[in-house]
Amino acid sequence: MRGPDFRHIELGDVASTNLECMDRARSGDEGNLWITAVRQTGGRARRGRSWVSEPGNLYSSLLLIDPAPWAALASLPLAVTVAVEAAVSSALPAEAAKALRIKWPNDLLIGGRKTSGILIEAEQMPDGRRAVVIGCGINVAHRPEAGLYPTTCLAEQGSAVTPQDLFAQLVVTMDSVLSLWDQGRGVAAIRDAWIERAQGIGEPVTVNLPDRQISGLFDGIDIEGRLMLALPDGNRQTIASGDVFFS
Ligand SMILES: O=C(O)CCCC[C@@H]1SC[C@@H]2NC(=O)N[C@@H]21
Repeated sequence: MRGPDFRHIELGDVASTNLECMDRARSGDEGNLWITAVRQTGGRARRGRSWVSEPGNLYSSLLLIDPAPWAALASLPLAVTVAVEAAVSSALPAEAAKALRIKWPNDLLIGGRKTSGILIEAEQMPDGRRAVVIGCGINVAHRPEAGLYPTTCLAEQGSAVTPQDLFAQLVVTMDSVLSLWDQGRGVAAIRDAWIERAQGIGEPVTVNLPDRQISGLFDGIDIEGRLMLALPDGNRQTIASGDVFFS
C-alpha cells in the first residue's frame, strides 16, 4: 500500500467500519488508519439510514486525526468524492467509465444508478483532538436496493475488480487527492475536478429537504460544496444537505 504513514486493519464481520475507526480514536489511536471489513452488520449511511453490507462489496473507513482546521473540513467531502471517483473509474471498462458521474453531494452514479456512497463523521475527543472518519461503501459484486435511488454494481458494469484490488487503488487515489486538497488550501482545484465529473449541472433538479421539496436548476456548488439552486423566481438558494433527484 502506498502512503508510508497509513496502516490497514482488515476485519471480517463488524457492525460498521466507521464505528470501528471512531472507537479506536476514542481509545487514543493516532489516525492515518484504514479499516476494511468483509461484512457490516450495522452499516451506516447518510441521514441516519442503513447501508446493506453483504460480502462481495467494499466497506472501508479512513481515520484521520486533526486533518485540517475545523472550518476547512467543509470541503473535505468534495476531495473524498473525487478520490473515490478516480478509484472506481480506474476499475471500469472504458464505456462504463464514461458514464460515471458524481451526484451531489458525494454519491457515484453509473448511467444514473448509484454505485457508491460516502459517510464522513467527525467527533471532538475529550483531549481536544478531532477525529474524522471517512467511510466509503462501493458496490462491487452486488447492488442492494437503497430505497431512494436505483443502484448498480461494478460487476454489472463489466468490471472484474475485487474489493481488495479496488481498496488498493482507493488508498492511492485518496492519498494523492488529500495531498492536493492540502488541508483545504487546494479546495479550488478540488472543486473544479468535482464539477468536471458532476451529474446534471444546469439541469432541472428537485431537492428533498427535511421539511419540504424545492425545485430549480442545478447551478453548481460553492467553495464549501453546498449545492446552488437557481430558482424560477430568479433567486438563488444554497443547500447544505438534502436528497437530489434529476427530472
Ligand atoms: O450513501 C450513503 O448514504 C453513505 C454510505 C456509506 C457506507 C459506508 S460502508 C463503509 C463505512 N461504514 C459505514 O458504516 N458506512 C460507510
